[in-house]
Amino acid sequence: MSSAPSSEIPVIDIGPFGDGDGPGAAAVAAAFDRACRDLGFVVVVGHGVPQAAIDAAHRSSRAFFDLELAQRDRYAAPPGGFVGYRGLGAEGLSYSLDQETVPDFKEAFTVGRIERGDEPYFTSEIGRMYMPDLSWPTEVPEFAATWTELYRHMDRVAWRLMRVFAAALALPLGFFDDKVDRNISCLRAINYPHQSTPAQPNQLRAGAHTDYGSLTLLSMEDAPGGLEVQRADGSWVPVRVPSDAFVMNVADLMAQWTNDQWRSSMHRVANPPPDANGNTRRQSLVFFHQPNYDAEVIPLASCCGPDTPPKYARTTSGEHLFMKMTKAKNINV
Ligand SMILES: O=C(O)CCC(=O)C(=O)O
Ligand SMILES: [Fe+2]
Repeated sequence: MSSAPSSEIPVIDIGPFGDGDGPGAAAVAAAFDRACRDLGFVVVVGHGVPQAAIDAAHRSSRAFFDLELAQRDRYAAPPGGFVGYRGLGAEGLSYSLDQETVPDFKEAFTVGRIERGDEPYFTSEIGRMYMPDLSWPTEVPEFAATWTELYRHMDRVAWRLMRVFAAALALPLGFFDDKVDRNISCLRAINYPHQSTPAQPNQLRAGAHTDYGSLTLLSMEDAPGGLEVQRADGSWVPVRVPSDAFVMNVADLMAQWTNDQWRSSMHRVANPPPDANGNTRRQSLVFFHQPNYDAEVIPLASCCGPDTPPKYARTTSGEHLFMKMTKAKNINV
């Protein structure tokens, strides 16, 4: 299996963007604008996250999934909750689009925002719903530290990317700053177990879906049976990236902000081919960047016009997330 990125998914070095004032900022913004109007997927390099931090979080995630089921279950997400451990069969992402199918062949561990303040935004009932208490798996001693470090790095990269987005959309550079400065992003490790027998009919590692927030950053292991993104004609493109790059994709709220000028593309995780050799286990680390729960999302005036009236009613980041989560997690809960 090649780890060469698909030529349809551009590789963009975000280093030259700097804080928006780098010498290459305009070119980076223009490249993102093109990619976000097309498939909405980018291979991000030059992100500045040390490889050691990425590798360490992958290692502690793998160690967690290697624990006995009874130990993993100690961290089980509460009914209706989204943080903690969700075992095989607990989730079907296609449900988020009202498509009923067999559950995804995966298990996952998720944390919400790690740093919290003592203002009501964090301590109120609604704040605690979006940022439930953290419960780190103590059986893997380095888990909390490695995840906390990766979360901070991902948050910083996403902050810069939101500035790239602002530049790409000809908005003031800080347009999104006050909408994401207390974001409720999740970091999630997903383990797609080795498949020794073919999956059930219609069962995928992850069913087709779009992501819910502003953008998603993904670090993946290269293994058979991976991520695929849907082209406008309905066909699927495999997404392969080297382990030091992140896949970035536009998620629903950016599509809503841009009145669908940018695409929140359907994607899925395919099963390994039946003739795949050896162990087909695959792990990904996914940072779902989700704006502040009270951030309003209304199609931007600059993306609407007489021929392109607003397609979306006003929503908030929290309302959209809650609606999608409720649908995707309604299996076994
Ligand atoms: O594991 C992957 O490569 C993608 C997972 C994904 O798209 C998701 O969980 O939203
Ligand atoms: Fe996704």
